Amino acid sequence: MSTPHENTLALPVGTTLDRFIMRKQEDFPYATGELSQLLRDLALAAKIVNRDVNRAGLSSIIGSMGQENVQGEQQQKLDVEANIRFIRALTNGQEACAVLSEEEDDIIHTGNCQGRYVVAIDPLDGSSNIDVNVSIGTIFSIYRRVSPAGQQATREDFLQGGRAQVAAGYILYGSSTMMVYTTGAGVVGFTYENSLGEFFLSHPSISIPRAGQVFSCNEGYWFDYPAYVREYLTQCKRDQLSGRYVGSLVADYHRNLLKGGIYLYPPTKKTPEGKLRLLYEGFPLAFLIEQAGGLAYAGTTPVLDIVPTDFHQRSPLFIGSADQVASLLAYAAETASAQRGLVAPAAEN
Ligand SMILES: O=P(O)(O)OC[C@H]1O[C@](O)(COP(=O)(O)O)[C@@H](O)[C@@H]1O
Ligand SMILES: [Mg+2]
Ligand SMILES: [Mg+2]
Repeated sequence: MSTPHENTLALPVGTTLDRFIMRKQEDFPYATGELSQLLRDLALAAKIVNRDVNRAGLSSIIGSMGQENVQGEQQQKLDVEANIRFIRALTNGQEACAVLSEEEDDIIHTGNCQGRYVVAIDPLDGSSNIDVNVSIGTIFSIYRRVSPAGQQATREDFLQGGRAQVAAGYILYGSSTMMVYTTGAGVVGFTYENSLGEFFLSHPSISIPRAGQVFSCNEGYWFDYPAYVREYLTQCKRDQLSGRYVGSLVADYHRNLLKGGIYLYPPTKKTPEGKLRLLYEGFPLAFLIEQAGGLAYAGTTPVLDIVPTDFHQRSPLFIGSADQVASLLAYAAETASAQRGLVAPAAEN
């Protein structure tokens, strides 16, 4: 008998996202269909945002709002627009009882108190790239609520930790638009066909190569990086790996996922906890990478093992091909043991 994962893998390239989701649900006889519908709601909002992104250069949607979001970052008009589109789609659906967005301080209650899921979302990732027509994205993460149905969602619904995610994914508005997601049984990718208005299965089973030829980080912060990160990157350069950094997390991540590579956002003086946010950047991408056979670490802790205490909590992120992340961790361990070696004799005196 085939496993559910095998059944869905058997669906041919070109299957529509809707049909794929429906078939996947049939593999689980007791599934209620709510998670499937939630994924469809997200895909619908993605189509609308894709349209907005595509015509951004011709419309008044481009440019800054002239205000900061809750993180103290300059909000772009498209950040606000995408935020509205996704929250509206999740509110119109019946499945999500609450949404946590990068653009909002607190939880948004959708009014669907019977909804069994909560969604954390970065509606527009890489928004500094909008004005210059460079790839941007959306990142989402889904949890089954722990608060009782019929009531409003609570903080605890969102602060369950990375391992509690039931689904996660992203949309890349790139040279073509793609939706990539996992429900914990591998990673699948769909490519959008503009004229038909449909996502079609294009990547039935994504796995990341064990090692790649790329490192991705903002080298402008080189002098702020921990010594072990600089040592690791120096070795990457000695080995003549390619440096690739778009500056949109989704785009950098997607390239490395398909081709192999490591993405690093270490702590810096400017952002001592790291810059990226756990709930709607680190966790979903870490869930996907583990499902694709790679690794994701926040310093020396697996990202998914973290249980956050704040909605917008930040964390360092080292993510990508398993061998490359393991090699970085070896540099970290070496530094730690060298430091212990220095400290121990002094303590004994
Ligand atoms: O400019 P930096 O410090 O390299 O930061 C780039 C990173 O920050 C982010 O832009 C943060 O995402 P938002 O655009 O959603 O705020 C990532 O997409 C990107 O990888
Ligand atoms: Mg982001
Ligand atoms: Mg964003």
